[in-house]
Amino acid sequence: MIPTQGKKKWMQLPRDVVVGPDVIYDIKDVCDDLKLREGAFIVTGNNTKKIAGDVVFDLLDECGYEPAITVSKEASMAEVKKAAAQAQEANSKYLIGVGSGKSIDVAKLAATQLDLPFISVPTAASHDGIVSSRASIHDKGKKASIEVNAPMAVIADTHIISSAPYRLLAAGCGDIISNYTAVLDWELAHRLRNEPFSEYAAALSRMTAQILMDSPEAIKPDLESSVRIVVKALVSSGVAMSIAGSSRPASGSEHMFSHALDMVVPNSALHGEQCGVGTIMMMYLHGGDWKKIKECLEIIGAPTTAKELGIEDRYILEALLVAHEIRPERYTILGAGLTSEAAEKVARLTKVIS
Ligand SMILES: NC(=O)C1=CN([C@@H]2O[C@H](COP(=O)(O)OP(=O)(O)OC[C@H]3O[C@@H](n4cnc5c(N)ncnc54)[C@H](OP(=O)(O)O)[C@@H]3O)[C@@H](O)[C@H]2O)C=CC1
Ligand SMILES: O=C(CO)COP(=O)(O)O
Ligand SMILES: [Zn+2]
Repeated sequence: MIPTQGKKKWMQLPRDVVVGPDVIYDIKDVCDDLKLREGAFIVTGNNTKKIAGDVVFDLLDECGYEPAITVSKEASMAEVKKAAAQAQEANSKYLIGVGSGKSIDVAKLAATQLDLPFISVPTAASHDGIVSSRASIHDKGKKASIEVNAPMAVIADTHIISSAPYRLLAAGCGDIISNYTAVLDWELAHRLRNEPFSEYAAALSRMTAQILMDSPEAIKPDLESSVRIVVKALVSSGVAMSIAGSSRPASGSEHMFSHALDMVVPNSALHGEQCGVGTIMMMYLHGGDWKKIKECLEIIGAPTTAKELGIEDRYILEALLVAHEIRPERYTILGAGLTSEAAEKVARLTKVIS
């Protein structure tokens, strides 16, 4: 993974966080509140254009805010360049990311490059990038976690999000639960490497995961209350990253494992799903209660095995062996790397592979 960019001197948080059913229709009010009117540039995805991108376009068009729209197919630097060039061409004044992780990340980085405000309109609660001041972008065969400006506003329509495939919501839970091992890794780096540590960011991140772990049965398909719980947790997790000025409170060894999988597997699973499975194994390495993590993910209906991820066992082992190289500057329980015997042991003992 390409090293993250330098830390901001101040903490950036969204000004407006709007969560609830049909809040997509509040887009004009939110834009007005932020003094953003003409010149919206919408970045959306192939599926999410029909679900929400066109709705945002029409709402802003109706009030004369002259929106423009583009469809982004992947979270790559090429797509960021394309979106930024189109926004410039359209003389846009602000960007809106409408959709899943990739559309939001493309819009977030393009807005930062153009020094324009950005609004996040997630259509799924699948990861904490919906609110974070980070963008995960592929460039030259590698993934970079880049520091960007935080969204000025987040509009999470729980009606739209509850209609998304349940798999996406369960993946969001995996991304939240992964905060446990991320914080353990951070504490380890603080103790062994004297790495700067924020008690406040760590406590917020841990508490966010704890809320979910305490009542995993509250997360069910087709339940708007479940979506609310997950969206709020994702917002807290994003805020923890903003406080820390890095993704440290929400991304440790389990995320390195997920990023490694993205590199070694031709068709990897969802980010949050992989992070959830990574958390089971990294918790085992930390000597913690990995069974509780597994049980909680099972109750939620998130994958806990390679088979459920749709990934062959050999790729799990391959990813475990290279995960420590993903971000060498970030010290974690993986240390200088696992031996192949240790990798096989952790994957088998936790029943991730059979
Ligand atoms: N910036 C950050 O801090 C973070 C960034 N990330 C990044 O986010 C990405 C993962 O995002 P994730 O959302 O999990 O996966 P994807 O962006 O790959 O989206 C998954 C799929 O879900 C579809 N989708 C989204 N919403 C709906 C809906 N309401 N109904 C039907 N389909 C829908 C998308 O359609 P469509 O084709 O329209 O997009 C897409 O095909 C990764 O690139 C990851 O690195 C992850 C964590 C944090
Ligand atoms: O996914 C994230 C937090 O959940 C962002 O972390 P990365 O810095 O590893 O991309
Ligand atoms: Zn994540």
